[in-house]
Amino acid sequence: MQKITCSAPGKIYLFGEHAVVYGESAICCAVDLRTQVQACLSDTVQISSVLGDTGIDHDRYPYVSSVVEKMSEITDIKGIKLCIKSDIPVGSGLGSSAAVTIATIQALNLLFECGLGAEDIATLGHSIEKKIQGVASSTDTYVSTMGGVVMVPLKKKLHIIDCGIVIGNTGKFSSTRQLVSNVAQLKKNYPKIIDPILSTIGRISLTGEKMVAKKEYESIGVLMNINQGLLDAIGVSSPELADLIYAARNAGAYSAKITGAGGGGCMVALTPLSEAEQVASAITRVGGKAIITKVTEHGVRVEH
Ligand SMILES: Nc1ncnc2c1ncn2[C@@H]1O[C@H](COP(=O)(O)OP(=O)(O)OP(=O)(O)O)[C@@H](O)[C@H]1O
Ligand SMILES: C[C@@](O)(CCO)CC(=O)[O-]
Ligand SMILES: [Mg+2]
Repeated sequence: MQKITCSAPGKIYLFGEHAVVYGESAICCAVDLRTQVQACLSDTVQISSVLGDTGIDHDRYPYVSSVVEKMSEITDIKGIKLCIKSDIPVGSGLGSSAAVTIATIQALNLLFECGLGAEDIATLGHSIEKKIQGVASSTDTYVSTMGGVVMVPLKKKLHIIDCGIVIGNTGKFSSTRQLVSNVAQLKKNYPKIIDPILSTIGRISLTGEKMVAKKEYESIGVLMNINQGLLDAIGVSSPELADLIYAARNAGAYSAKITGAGGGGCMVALTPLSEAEQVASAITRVGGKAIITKVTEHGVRVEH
């Protein structure tokens, strides 16, 4: 085989971002936004995307470059040309780093017949994110590998969410590493205040699991909105996110909250299927870029 193309999905959190970094439970959904990586045998290492054409470049392509170097420890990669295309907004809380990492791992895994299974891919992807971000839970890379709705750290597949899902992008770049570091500092300065907040977020996830199983979207929405209040308390919301969140709620969403690191990036709303367009319009009216999407069962996969 000379060439292969793999893709991996982005994700949204129902509950649990930031708390999951400290071992609390979270529920995360793979969504139908994908990053595609084509890998072709070559004489040199070439990485190409809208970010530009380079070789190994830890400034422009930290995740992809780290994957190539890590996979080179497993198999002999004399040269590889990687072409990346993506419909996942970058630095926006939708797991773009995890998706590009997982898709690149799987493309090289299959092209060089390394024999890595899904768990190996997710674990390797998590190690790459931790190496680059300093601190990272396994959530984003696990969900991007497996697809569907997943409770972490249990790594338990849950029922599919089949109500409307509307993402609102503030268009403000948010660095996961920076936001995670900010929460860590707050936790260090006020452990008796922040620790109970993080464990309450974990309890929200455990409570929400039963509602996901029963498709009780209004109850899920109540818990998501409480989770949002706690994310605000640990300092990861922003005026732009708040504008989109309240516009969505006022337009009939079951819920609206930050998804991912916060500080900018995206919020997510769960809506009745019939209200998705109306909620998307409300988000657009207050300056957000709305994306109507749905949960995907397809984790990392071969495209051709
Ligand atoms: N399509 C892509 N091609 C190359 N690199 C990408 C691509 N998408 C994301 N990245 C890398 O991932 C980085 C963004 O990762 P980061 O974790 O900060 O945000 P995110 O993954 O989009 O959001 P979150 O982690 O909160 O879900 C980019 O700066 C870039 O280095
Ligand atoms: C903020 C965080 O919980 C989610 C980022 O998408 C960080 C992580 O879990 O690695
Ligand atoms: Mg990321």
